[in-house]
Formats: sequence, structure tokens, C-alpha cells
Amino acid sequence: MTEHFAFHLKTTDGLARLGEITTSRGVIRTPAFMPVGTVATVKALYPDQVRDAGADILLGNTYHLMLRPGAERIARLGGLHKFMRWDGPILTDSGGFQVMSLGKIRKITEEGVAFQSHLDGSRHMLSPERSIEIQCLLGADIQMQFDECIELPAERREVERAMELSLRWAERSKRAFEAQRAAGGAHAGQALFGIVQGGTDAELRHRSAAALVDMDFPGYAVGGLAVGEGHEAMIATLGQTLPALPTDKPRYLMGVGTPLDLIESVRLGVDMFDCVMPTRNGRHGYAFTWNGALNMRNAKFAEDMSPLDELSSCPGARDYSKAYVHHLIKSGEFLGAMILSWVNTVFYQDLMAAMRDAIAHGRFAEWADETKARITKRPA
Ligand SMILES: CCCSCc1cc(N)cc2c(=O)[nH]c(N)nc12
Repeated sequence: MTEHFAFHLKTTDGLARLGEITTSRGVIRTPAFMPVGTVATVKALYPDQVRDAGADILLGNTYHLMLRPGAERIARLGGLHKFMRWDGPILTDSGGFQVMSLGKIRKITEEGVAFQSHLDGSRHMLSPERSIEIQCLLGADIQMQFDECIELPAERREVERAMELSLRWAERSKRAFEAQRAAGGAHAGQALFGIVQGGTDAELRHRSAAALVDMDFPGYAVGGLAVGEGHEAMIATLGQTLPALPTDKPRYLMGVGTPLDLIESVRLGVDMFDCVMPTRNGRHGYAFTWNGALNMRNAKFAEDMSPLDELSSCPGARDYSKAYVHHLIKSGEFLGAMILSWVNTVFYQDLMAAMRDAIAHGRFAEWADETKARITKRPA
């Protein structure tokens, strides 16, 4: 693994950015959407389908993989890439967010978070040091600092406390990552990102961003959003936070979002996204198409033999009828979830490819307005 981690900003169109992230396992074209592979699989999809959809990078989860099959076991078996047969870059989240949303009987201290597994009640501890150790055992190309993300709305003093704790944990995460590098547990092709917190409070966001920039990370995530604040507040907070981050480093908006969220966030200067929406909504019967989102449970599709989306680059969207997918979803058949997860994953990758092309040709604003009108219209 010789290639050093690097970000190249190729061009801009307003605040929208076209770039490339180089890792030791390949290049990530930005703006990029990263399919979520929580427990070493992008649910209901083969790795080749994820790659063919256009994804350059996918996500893994420290919380889930430490509980099952175990980080040390994955390391013994050759690392996460070999284990799940994905040879491109992998980004792993640090686990704190998932502990707070899934773990049971949690206790947060300066040291970290003690919790019980949602699977079997076993007791565990995550700290910045243990989180980095796990992410290195998995072999993640881009790792996230250990942080505390709280749900919104929340009292300002609570948001401030979590933001300040996350900054202390950022320092510890960085020291742990550097120690891993020195000990051979990580290499120059891997990177650790800081995570900006601060809720929807501009002053807290600026304090968090400035302190992280002083620590000099190779990339910065905007965390603490898509946690109940709503689209408008998220976009407003992004508009206040992104200018505080360096332009020569990638910006990753965590856990976002709908197609509309992606378009408006790229317009403001976000480079990377992840969200379970394409696959989770697919499993629940929703299809993202170039003519708006379709709820395939709707009886109006029962005898509609037209393709799911004839404008899609996904064979599944062109080959299978709405009537057939409606039947599969109503019947709870695996194939329904498989087809819609595939269709939606391709839609999100095609949306990002269209954004990259629009930025490259200096027509992002026009493209965004046209596309928003198309994909958010209520289908007949
Ligand atoms: C695989 C899932 C990755 S993104 C999870 C996530 C999602 C959202 N919305 C916020 C945060 C956050 O503030 N911190 C961290 N570590 N993760 C977050």
C-alpha cells in the first residue's frame, strides 16, 4: 500500500466542487455517495452490483462489526476488504453514533462509552483509542474520530458539552491513529477525519470547526445533522459551517440524505455523503426514479406493466414492471427488496454522476433546478 491519501479539487461551480480523493485502494470521484455496508454487506446487493452502479467507496460500521463477527476475527481473516470481497476504499464510522442509537444501558464518561450489546446484552467499552484500534483491525481506508452526536432538538448547554467532549476525543483519536501508524497498524494511504459538532448553533459549529482545523485533519465530516433538525435547519447549518473548513480538504456530510438533500448540500460545497435511504427504503417498497419516488405498495401499480423507470441506467429498472415489483413487495418476497435496493443504489450513483458532470460543465445551478423539479414532482 504505497499511494498516499490525497484530495485534488479539480474545479468549482459556485460553491459546488468537483474533486478526487486518492487512497491506497483507489480513487473516489467527488461529489460521492457512499453506500452503507453496515455489517459487511450493502444489504441485498452483491459487491459487483455496488461497483457496477458506480460506487467508488462504501461504508462499514465499527459498532456492528465489533459485536459480530468481532474486529480481531476480521483481522485474523485478512481484513474487511477480503472478508466482504470489496477491493475499493472503505470508510468506517467510529461507533459512538451507533452506540447511542442501538446500544443498551449506555454510560458516557470522559474515557468513552460503556454499553451493552443490542444483540446479546454483553458488556463493551468504546473509547477513542479502542475505536481507532478497531478501524485499523478492519483495515479502513478512511476512519472517523470517536465523537458524541446528540439528537436534536437539545438544550444549548447539552450540545456544547457534547461538542467539547468530541473535540477532546478528536485529539485522542488523532494520537491513537498516529500511534497505530508508528506501530504499523495503519499506513500513509489511510486517513482519519475529524467530525464537526455543535447542533444548529453557528457559534458552537465555528468553535468546533476551528479547533479541528487547528488539529490539521486530512478531511472533515459535518456530524450532528440529520438527527431531527429538518431539511431547512440542516441546510442553514451547512451554510454556516462549510465556510469554516479548508477548501483543499474533503467535506463529508454524515447520514445524508434524500436526493433533494444531496443536491442542496453539493450546491453549498459538500463532497461526500452516506445514507441508508436507497437500500432501507428499497426494502420497504420505495423506488427512487427520475420521475419521482414511487411507493410500490400502492394498488395503482397492480396492473401497470410499464417499467419501473425507463430512464434509469439500471437493467432492473428497465426490465421489471411496476406490476411485478408491486406483487413482490406485497408478497414480502426477497426479490422485491433485491430489485428496489439495486434500482435505488443505481439511482443515487447516477444522481452523483450527473452532479459531477454538471459541475464540470459549469451548469450546476441550472441542472439542480431542472432535476429538483423532475424528481420531487408527485407522480400521477
Ligand atoms: C455508517 C453510518 C455512518 S454516518 C452515521 C452518522 C450519522 C449522522 N447523522 C451523524 C453522525 C455523527 O454526528 N457522528 C458519527 N460518528 N456518525 C454519524
